[in-house]
Amino acid sequence: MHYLSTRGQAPQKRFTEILLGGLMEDGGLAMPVQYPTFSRADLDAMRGMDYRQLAFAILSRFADDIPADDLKALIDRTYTADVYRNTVSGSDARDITPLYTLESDLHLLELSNGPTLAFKDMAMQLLGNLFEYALAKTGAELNIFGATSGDTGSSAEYAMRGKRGIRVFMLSPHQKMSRFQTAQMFSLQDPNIFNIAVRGVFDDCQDMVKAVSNDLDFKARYRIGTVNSINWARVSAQVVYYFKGYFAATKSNDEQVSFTVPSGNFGNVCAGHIARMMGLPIRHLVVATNENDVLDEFFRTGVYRPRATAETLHTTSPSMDISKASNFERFIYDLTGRDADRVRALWGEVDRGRPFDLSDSGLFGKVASDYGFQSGSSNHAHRLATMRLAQARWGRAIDTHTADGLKVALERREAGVPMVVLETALPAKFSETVVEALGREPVRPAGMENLESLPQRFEVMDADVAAMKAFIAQHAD
Ligand SMILES: Cc1ncc(COP(=O)(O)O)c(C=O)c1O
Ligand SMILES: N[C@@H](CCOP(=O)(O)O)C(=O)O
Repeated sequence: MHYLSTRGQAPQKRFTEILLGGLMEDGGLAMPVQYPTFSRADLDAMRGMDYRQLAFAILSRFADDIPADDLKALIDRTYTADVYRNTVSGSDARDITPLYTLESDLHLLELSNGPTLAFKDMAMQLLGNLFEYALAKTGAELNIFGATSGDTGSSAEYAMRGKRGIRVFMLSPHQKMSRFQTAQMFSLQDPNIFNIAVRGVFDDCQDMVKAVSNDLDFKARYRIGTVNSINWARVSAQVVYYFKGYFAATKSNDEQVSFTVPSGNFGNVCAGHIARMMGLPIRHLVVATNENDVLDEFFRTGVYRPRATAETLHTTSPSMDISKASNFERFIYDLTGRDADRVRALWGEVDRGRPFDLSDSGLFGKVASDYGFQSGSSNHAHRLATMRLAQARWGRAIDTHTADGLKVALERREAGVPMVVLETALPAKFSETVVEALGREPVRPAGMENLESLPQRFEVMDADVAAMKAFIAQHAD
């Protein structure tokens, strides 16, 4: 499989190159030249596969420059009950992503039982093993430069800590993550981990990651890679659990399923879009936002209007406090019929802080009719009410992001169509709001009881690209 850029001005690459390189040379995102597809007969064969078998069936189509036996070994080592063991619902960890049924045709797909209690671990644990494998082949080193609103950072740091030849420089919005998220990252003392709290919001952090990656000399000199969903390998590994969730929620491949996805950077739901393009019978992909409703606004109106730092709200689902959704570019690339010139022009506007409007273009109608997208948004009051509802009606404590998803799913579900809500984090990460909603502390997996009292190591910096480069240069060699 070869990969091209959404902006059409970078040479094609293979999977291992984009794994280590992240952003394409023209500032665009990597996309497969075409999506591999699964026929009905393929789906019939896949039904009944376990997570590892499904992951291999799917990822071997994308990572075909890795010898099949090696890829299989990496997958088998990653997706084990020992890695994804933090289930607090009593589900069977051997399922890796257990489906938890709330009531008939309403399910949670548990994605947060990995080491850092968020869905990021589903792809990040594999990414850590893939990086190690690819770097061992050449003896090269990699400096990961990433941005987090709370979960990607800790997931990446736990996946990369102690890995030879890898350093992690992780930007996060200063004082805007939950206490647990902050402690989970900043308490790591490993010498290859650098946490930088940026005076700004997540989008400022992500903009700096892109700016540094777009300096091709610097990128090559310091071997900069990324773990954000900018990286195709991240997104493609997330495709797997849509297949797993689909098979778990249905009895036959004649059925359709809808997924509701708590969304911010559009990486998770982009993986759902890819699964649908590969032939998975998905009826609707429902994008659920919090008060930072840029994506909901687009799916309702056709206007994509990224917000500035001052307009981005600090909410109680802080990991979704995102106003510039990186992966949205991948979807618009498909929506425009893979018109890279048009994408380049549209993101030219976005990069200048300006909106674009597809409402009159003839394309907007296709968003729902051809691609199955729907949306909705949630706020703090909805979040609390939904967390209380989930506890009272189904005996299930959920986190604030999953609550945003469930709130929208309840509005969008259709009779006879299973609705699967992606559970993107465990409540333990957001105990302040869980206590507000339920009046009690959430359950914490063993070993995480005293996280917040551990000593913390981090730098505080301004959102200044030159200063970031200097910091990396100082610590990268
Ligand atoms: C807990 C949680 N839920 C939802 C999201 C939104 O996912 P995405 O950015 O892939 O849209 C994130 C961050 O990515 C998250 O950490
Ligand atoms: N919500 C994320 C933000 C980064 O998203 P990513 O999927 O592009 O890594 C976080 O928790 O850090």
